[in-house]
Amino acid sequence: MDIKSIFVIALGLESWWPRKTYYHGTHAVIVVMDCTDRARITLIKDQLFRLLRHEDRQHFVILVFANKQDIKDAKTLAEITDALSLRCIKTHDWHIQACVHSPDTHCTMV
Ligand SMILES: Nc1nc2c(ncn2[C@@H]2O[C@H](COP(=O)(O)OP(=O)(O)OP(=O)(O)O)[C@@H](O)[C@H]2O)c(=O)[nH]1
Repeated sequence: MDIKSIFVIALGLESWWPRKTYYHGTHAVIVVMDCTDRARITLIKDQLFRLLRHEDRQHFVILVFANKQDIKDAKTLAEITDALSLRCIKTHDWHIQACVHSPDTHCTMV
């Protein structure tokens, strides 16, 4: 796949969504989850499903980075998969990847 455009979900970004030029032609959506932040999971799920419902965004793939997996009370991959209802997504390919960010390595897959 020739990926030309990636859309990253971050809290607060929804104010940009009405601007069609911002996401037009998006090929991949990356969701970066803070797995220790239980309060925001529902909000992120809502944002993701809002994107999925949008008629202009039919052909992107979804990559969820489950970050902060080194922290003891972080939600596991299975818990994040359930909390985001990823298995309900039948119209788009998706993948969830555990990772840890550190200033030295920037991002380590675990
Ligand atoms: N242990 C650990 N710390 C991390 C990881 N990723 C980020 N941090 C640290 O967590 C702190 C907050 O970083 P983030 O959660 O990315 O910051 P943020 O999303 O802008 O902050 P909030 O919006 O307030 O949650 C920083 O000190 C980061 O270095 C990780 O995978 N593991």
